[in-house]
Amino acid sequence: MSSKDQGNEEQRLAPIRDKIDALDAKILDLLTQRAKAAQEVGHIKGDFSSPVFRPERERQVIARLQGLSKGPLLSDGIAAIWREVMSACRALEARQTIAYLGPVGTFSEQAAQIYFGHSIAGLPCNSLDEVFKAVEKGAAQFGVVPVENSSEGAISRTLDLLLDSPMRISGEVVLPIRHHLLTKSGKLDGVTTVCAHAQALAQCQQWLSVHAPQLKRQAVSSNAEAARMASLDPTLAAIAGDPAQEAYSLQAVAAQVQDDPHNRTRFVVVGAYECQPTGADQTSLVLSVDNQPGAVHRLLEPLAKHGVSMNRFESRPARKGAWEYHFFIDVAGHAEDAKVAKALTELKAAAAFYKNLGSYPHSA
Ligand SMILES: O=C(O)C(=O)C[C@]1(C(=O)O)C=C[C@@H](O)C=C1
Repeated sequence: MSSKDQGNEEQRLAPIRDKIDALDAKILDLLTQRAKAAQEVGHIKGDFSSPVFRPERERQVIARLQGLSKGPLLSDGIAAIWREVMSACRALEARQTIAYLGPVGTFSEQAAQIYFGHSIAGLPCNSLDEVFKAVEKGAAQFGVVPVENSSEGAISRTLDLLLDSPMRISGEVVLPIRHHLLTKSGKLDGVTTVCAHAQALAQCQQWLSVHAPQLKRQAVSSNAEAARMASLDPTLAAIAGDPAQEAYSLQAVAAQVQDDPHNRTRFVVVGAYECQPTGADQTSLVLSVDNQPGAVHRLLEPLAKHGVSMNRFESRPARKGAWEYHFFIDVAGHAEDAKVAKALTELKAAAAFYKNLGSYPHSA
């Protein structure tokens, strides 16, 4: 740009930037008032020893503002802004500690930040088991764990832990999973091995076979751990996403190397909290039936009878030695919604084993 153009641009931008500065000062003043109101809410909750984080209320706040908005802000933008506003206000009431599968830079950490905003204390754990333990013993208020991937299916360890844990599901986050092939230099010279979590290696196997067949594949505990290793060893490449690339200052040899461009992982939020109905909920159940012909069909009849739709059906061996299965089922609606309540009462009566993992706002 010529210096004359630069001068003209400056001249036209200056008054609008003054306007933005004045608006920002007003927004800050309003946000300060909002933060003080949240502190008052926090004191009342303190008097009743009740939980600080109320996902139903946060959802309601965002939905109302999305409805009020006449544009040009997009609904996603409104949600992202107010999620952070409420995260910051919530932290003034009491900063929530959130356990997730570490180290820093994992998709689990990203899911936690998308769900709770950035004003949280993150507690990276070495395994999914440790995430559950941290929440059960009160070291964290909530944990965020992956439950299924659109390419690779269920995360079986999470299902087993959900089955055994007293913790409840109080939310879900669906994250697009974009994997990159990363090295320290951004090149493959001298690189012999590509490291990643086994799931990520599986999600990129076709790409690797075509574009980097010479690389040995090594499964490690997480993609972020792979990124950490690649940041220290020039013979290693990692498959990992944006958060790990940033956390370990790696360069992309190739971006978006997952075989399925729509690859997504669903995470659930676990804790002691029981969500109230919002009108757009989902309920997660674990069931089993006696091994008899037609038993599964009979088990699910109450759902059809009461018009409750099933969003997911997953079976997992019951690990008792016999050919028995646990069925992980997500149904639309909250357990307190009238028709869901009726269907669940009948389901429970028909099942050999029944556990309600929780009702929570459904993420479309
Ligand atoms: O309404 C509440 O219960 C609040 O604590 C306020 C607030 C908010 O900032 O709007 C903050 C935290 C809760 O998770 C929900 C909402």
